[in-house]
Amino acid sequence: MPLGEVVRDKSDSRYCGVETEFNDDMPQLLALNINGGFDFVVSPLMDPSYRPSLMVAGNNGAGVPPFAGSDLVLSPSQWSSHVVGKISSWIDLDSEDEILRKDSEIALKEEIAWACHLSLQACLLPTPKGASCANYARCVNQILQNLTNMQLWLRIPLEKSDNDAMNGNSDHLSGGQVDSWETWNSFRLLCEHHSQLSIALDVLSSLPSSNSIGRWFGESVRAAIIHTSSFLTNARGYPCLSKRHQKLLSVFFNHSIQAVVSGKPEHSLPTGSSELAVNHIDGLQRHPLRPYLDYVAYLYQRMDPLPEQERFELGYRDFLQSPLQPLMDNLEAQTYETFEKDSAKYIQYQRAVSKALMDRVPDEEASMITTVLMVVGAGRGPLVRASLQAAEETGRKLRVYAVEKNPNAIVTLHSLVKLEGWENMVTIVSCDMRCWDAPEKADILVSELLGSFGDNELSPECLDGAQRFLKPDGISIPSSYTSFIQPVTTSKLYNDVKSHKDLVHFETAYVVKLHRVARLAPSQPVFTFTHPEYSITRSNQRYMKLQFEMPNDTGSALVHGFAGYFDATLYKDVHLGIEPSTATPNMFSWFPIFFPLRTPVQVPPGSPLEFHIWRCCGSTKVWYEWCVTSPSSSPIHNSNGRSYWVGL
Ligand SMILES: C[S@@+](CC[C@H](N)C(=O)[O-])C[C@H]1O[C@@H](n2cnc3c(N)ncnc32)[C@H](O)[C@@H]1O
Repeated sequence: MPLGEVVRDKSDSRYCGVETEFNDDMPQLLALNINGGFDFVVSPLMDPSYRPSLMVAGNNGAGVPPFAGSDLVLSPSQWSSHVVGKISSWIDLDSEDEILRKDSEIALKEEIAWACHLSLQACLLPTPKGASCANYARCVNQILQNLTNMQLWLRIPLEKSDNDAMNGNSDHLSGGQVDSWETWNSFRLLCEHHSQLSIALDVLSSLPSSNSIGRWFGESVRAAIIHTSSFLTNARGYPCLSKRHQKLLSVFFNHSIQAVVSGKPEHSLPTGSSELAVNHIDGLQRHPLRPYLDYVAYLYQRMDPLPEQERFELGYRDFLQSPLQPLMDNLEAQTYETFEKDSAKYIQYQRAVSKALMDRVPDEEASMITTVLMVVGAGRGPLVRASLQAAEETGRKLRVYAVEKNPNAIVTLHSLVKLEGWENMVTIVSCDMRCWDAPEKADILVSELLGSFGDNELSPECLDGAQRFLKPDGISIPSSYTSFIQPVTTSKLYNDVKSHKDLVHFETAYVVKLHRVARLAPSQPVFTFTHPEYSITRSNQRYMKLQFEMPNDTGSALVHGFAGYFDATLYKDVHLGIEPSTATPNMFSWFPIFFPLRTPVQVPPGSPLEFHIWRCCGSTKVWYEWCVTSPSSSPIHNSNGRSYWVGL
C-alpha cells in the first residue's frame, strides 16, 4: 500500500519496505508483511546456517542450496514487485579465513543467480566488514558484468565520526574513526562506477553533520533503512523521529529513495490506544512494525505538493540536453513557445526597460521625445511586447526596431505586428545584427542572447556587432552578465555521460535540470561581460582559475564535474539569473549547465579543489576548455574545441 497520494512525482519513494528475518515459508512471510501495510520485503533468500563447504562435505557435492522455497511459491510478479533479496550477512569476502572467504564467494554467486532467476529488481549486499573490500568488490564486479536488469544495493551505515569533522583531516580516520562514505567510494571505484551498483543507507539514531550527509544526495542512493532504534517516543507513546531525521527523510522522498523499516518493535503502545482497539475489532494480528510505517507514511503525506513549475520540470530532472545554438541554428516554434511562457523573465525585462526609459527621458519631456529602442534577436516578439508595455506604463514614446536573423520567426513577427496594430511603432528587420546597416542609432538596445552559462550562446560576440548602432550614451539591456560555477557530485550524470563510451561526450557541456546532485561548495563567479564595451583592448577570450574549499565537516567527496549558472544585470538593480543563491523566482527558461570530468576527482577534507576554465575564440567558433589541477591533475578537456564548440 503506497505511503500516500500526495501530488508528487510517481517515484519509488511512495513505497515502503520492511527488512525481515529468513523464513522458509515465503508466501506466509509476504502475506504477513503486505497485509501489514508494507509494499515489499527485504528478505534473506537462503537459510543463514548454510555454508557451501559444509554442504559439499555432507552431501557428497549433490546438495541443493537451502533457498526459501521454490520459485513457484510466489508468482513472477510477486517476486519482482514485492521481494528485495537480502544477501546473507555472514558473507565476508575479505576474511583472513580462507574457507569463509571461499564459502562467501560461492554463496554470493548462488544467491545473486537465484535472485536473477526470480527477476528480482534488487538485492541488498551486506556492508563490507573491514577497511579493505577488494575481494568483495572484485566478486561483485564480476557479477555486475553479466547482470541484466537487477540493481545491487550495497548496505552502508550513514555514519561519520564528529572528531574527524573537527580535525578536517582524513589521516585521523586511521585512528579508529569512521567515514562510511570512504567505504562506499572505495567499493565503487573498484567497480568502475557501475551504474547497477547503488547504495542502501542504514539510518541510525545519531546522524552526521548536514554537510557530510549532503554528499550522499549526489550518489546513487536507492533505499534508506530506518532502524526502529532511531525512533524517539512522542508524548502519546508513539514512535516519531527527531527533526533532523524528519528533514532527512523528506529529502530522501524528494530524491525517489525508498524507505525500509528494520528492527524489532521498541515502542509498546499505550494500552487502550485506538491501534490496539482496531486490532481487537478486526480480530487480526496487527503488524508489529505498523506504528513505524504509519509514522513514515505521515511524513510522506505531510510533504508539500510539488509546485506546478516543478511538476512540469519532472521529466527533465537529471536529463542531459545539448545546449542550444541560436546563432548557428534557427530555433523551432516549440522552443520559442517555451520561452514565451516564462512570464517571470519578461516581467524583469519590462521593469528594466521602464527604468531605462524614465532615466533617459524626464517626465516633462515625455510627450516630446521619442526613444529609439532596438530589440536585437527579437524571436517571435515577446521583448517587443515587454518594451511597448514599459513605454505605456511610463508614458514614454517609443520607436522600435525588431531585428531577427531567423526567417521563420520573422514570419510570426510580421503577423504579430499586424494583429496588434503596431505598424506605426515597430519596424521588423530580417538580418543578422552583426551586419545590419541601421538607419539610425538606438537609445536602448534590448537583447536576450543568454545561455545557462551567460556567454555560452555568444551574446558577447553578437552584441559587439550590434553596439555600432547604439548611441555613445545609449543603454544596453542587459548591461552585464556573469557566469558562476561550483563542484558537484552527480553519479547519475557521470554515468549517463560515460554510457556513450567516447571522449566527445566527456568534453561537452550539457544543459540539465540538476536534481540528484550534491553541491560541494558555494558557486564562484567566472566570466563577466559588460555592454556596451568600447575598450580598444576588448577581447572575449577569458581565463579563470578558481579554488573551492569544501566545509571541513563534509569529509572526502567525489567531484564528477561542475555546475554552471549565470546572473545578468538587466539595468541598474533589475537582474535576472539562475545562480542558486540569487535565482529569479519562478523563472524556467534556463536549466544549469554541466561541465563533466573524464575521471572524477576525489577531494580529501581540508584540501582545496583548483579548477581552471578558458573561453577561447576562433574565427568560426567559440569554445571552453577546462581542467582540475588540485588535489590531482585532470587532462585538459576539449582542447582546441575538438569535442564541443559554439558556431559563430
Ligand atoms: C534566446 S532567443 C530569444 C528570443 C526572444 N527575444 C524571446 O525572448 O523569446 C534569441 C534570439 O536571437 C536570435 N539571434 C541570435 N543571434 C542573432 C544575430 N546575430 N542576429 C539576429 N538575431 C539573432 C535567435 O534567432 C533567437 O530568435
